[in-house]
Amino acid sequence: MSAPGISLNGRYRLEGRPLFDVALDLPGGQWSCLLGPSGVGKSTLLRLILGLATGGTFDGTIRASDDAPLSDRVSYMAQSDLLLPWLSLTENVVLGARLRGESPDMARAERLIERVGLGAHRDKTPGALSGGMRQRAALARTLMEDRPVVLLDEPFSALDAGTRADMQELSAELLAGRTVLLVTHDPAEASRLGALILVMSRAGTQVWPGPPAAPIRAVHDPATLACQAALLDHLRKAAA
Ligand SMILES: Nc1ncnc2c1ncn2[C@@H]1O[C@H](COP(=O)(O)OP(=O)(O)OP(=O)(O)O)[C@@H](O)[C@H]1O
Repeated sequence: MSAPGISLNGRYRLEGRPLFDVALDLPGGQWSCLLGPSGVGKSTLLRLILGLATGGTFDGTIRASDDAPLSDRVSYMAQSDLLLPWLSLTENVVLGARLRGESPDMARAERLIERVGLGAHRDKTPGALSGGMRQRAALARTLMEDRPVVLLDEPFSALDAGTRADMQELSAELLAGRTVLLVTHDPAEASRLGALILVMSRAGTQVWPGPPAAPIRAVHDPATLACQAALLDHLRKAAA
């Protein structure tokens, strides 16, 4: 599976006023992590790549490095889990295949459900799951799609610290070689996962110097901890 790079260039306007300018090259086959204050336009950027409606207008270009259309090569995990309340966890995980009229690989779905730690809950409906469990179900559904480009909007935000580290490691393993854009508010997460770390502000998007080791980085790696602290300082100053 070849995972293209993605370049974005242009200006996004909301209600006629510029919200952000973007000039970005996301490397193919690697993780890019995007941070920035609430409301700056991170989720909007993901929706632009997906070709979904945003409520504003984008003047510019979004293209894959191989110049082929992106729309059928992307899987997306939104901030809200978007699980269908009347379906079991397993049926939610295989929903994409069902909607396309394909017969899902049930064995793969079961393996993914086990890997996200929900094997004992596979027959439950979303209403019987905690927020963190629902988020892991949505992660399993996204991983099930097996696409070369994966857009993740705060995918680990509802998880306890230990489970979050586990799910970061699982996602890094299963999405190795894909082009991943992860939106996060967590400097530690960006420092562990990002081959490219990006900080978005109204003035533009800045490349943040990441730790020298390749991701995924160990939680105790000194350069990763230093990057996390410097990023947090920067984000706090920017918000002040
Ligand atoms: N469908 C929409 N119609 C109109 N405005 C919208 C729509 N969706 C988002 N917005 C506005 O666009 C701006 C950017 O929103 P967006 O969700 O992209 O920010 P964000 O950086 O992802 O924020 P957060 O970190 O809080 O998730 C905000 O001012 C928001 O109110």
